[in-house]
Amino acid sequence: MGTTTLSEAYRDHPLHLRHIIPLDFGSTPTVPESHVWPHSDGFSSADISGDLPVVDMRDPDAAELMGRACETWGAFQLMGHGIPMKLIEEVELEARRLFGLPAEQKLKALRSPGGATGYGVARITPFFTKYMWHEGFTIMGSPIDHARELWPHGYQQFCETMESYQKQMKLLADDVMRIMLKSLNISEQELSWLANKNLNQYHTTTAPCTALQLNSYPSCPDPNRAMGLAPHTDTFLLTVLHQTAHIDGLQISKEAGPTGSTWVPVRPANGALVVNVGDLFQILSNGRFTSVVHRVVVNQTRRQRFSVAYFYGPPADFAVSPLLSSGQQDQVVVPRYRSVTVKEYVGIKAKNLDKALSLIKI
Ligand SMILES: C=C1C[C@]23C[C@@]1(O)CC[C@H]2[C@@]12CCC[C@@](C)(C(=O)O1)[C@H]2[C@@H]3C(=O)O
Ligand SMILES: O=C(O)CCC(=O)C(=O)O
Ligand SMILES: [Fe+2]
Repeated sequence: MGTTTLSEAYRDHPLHLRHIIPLDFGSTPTVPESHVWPHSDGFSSADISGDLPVVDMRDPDAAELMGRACETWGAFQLMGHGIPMKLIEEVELEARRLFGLPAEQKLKALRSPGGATGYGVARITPFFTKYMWHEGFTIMGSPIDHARELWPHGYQQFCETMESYQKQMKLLADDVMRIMLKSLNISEQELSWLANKNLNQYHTTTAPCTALQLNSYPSCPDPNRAMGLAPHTDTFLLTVLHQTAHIDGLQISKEAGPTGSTWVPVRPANGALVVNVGDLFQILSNGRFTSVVHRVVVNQTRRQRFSVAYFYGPPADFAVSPLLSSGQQDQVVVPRYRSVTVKEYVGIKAKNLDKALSLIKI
């Protein structure tokens, strides 16, 4: 699964334990100062330019619709994806079981300072002065080692469900990737790891880098003062996200003309998965697709919210650079980004967060 080399990139940027251990949300009756966010906009959002586009994968115009959505929004809601609802529900149930464990049990599966997987706060935490109302669990490949620490006897169901979901997500992300390339008029042959299906199944060096992130936003005593997940862009090519039905929280940043940008809510739509463009796709598309800035606000209903994010990128040693569309082969097209390997970019992002993309701009 290309996990070894990606883990190396994180090992070079170890975190301090205070940037890994989540608050014991279950025994916290008020929001402590450490978790109170200043918010000039009151975390408000506006439906400025309508809702996020919905694209059905089976639509003959899917490529064009996805392309337009990725250019203008950097995201879309995906229907007709073929992932069984039952599997999605099982994943959410397992996430609920995990985050519902007592704090001391969850800490047995704590991510290590130089590690990539396990229980802990979001990786972006050190870049902010306040902590988020969030706890996460990161999986790359088999989660068996950490699952055993959580449930010495009952870990099997969790592992089977997460592995099965990752398999299905990988196939889906491969397909979405192909459609998105088609919308840019780029041949999939440009990406050897995507074009050569048989190669990438078993070889870690040619397999895409993938990760599954379970997110929990516990019920909050004062939702107006806390932040679920601070504004960020995702690092890899694309992210496929499932969010708990009926619980709002996810917002994306959208340019609103001369007045600047505004936050647009992405409400959970029945049966849909959210796909968003990450930094590496912005590079690959030479800036045509936007790596969308998004955040999660704590919902007002005081119900715990969960989300499941599948991150999909090229193999860790693959050099990502802007690709030309077939119509541009004879033209002089100026690349706006230099070539960067996935591993190298993960390192740049670990040190610079939102400055990372501008640092590789030509
Ligand atoms: C593969 C990954 C993407 C991610 C870092 C990670 O190693 C696993 C966690 C992911 C996540 C989830 C919450 C938001 C985010 C920015 C973070 O802090 O951890 C993303 C990371 C990312 O896209 O860079
Ligand atoms: O919880 C959500 O809706 C978004 C999660 C997210 O942005 C992430 O995991 O990168
Ligand atoms: Fe994200």
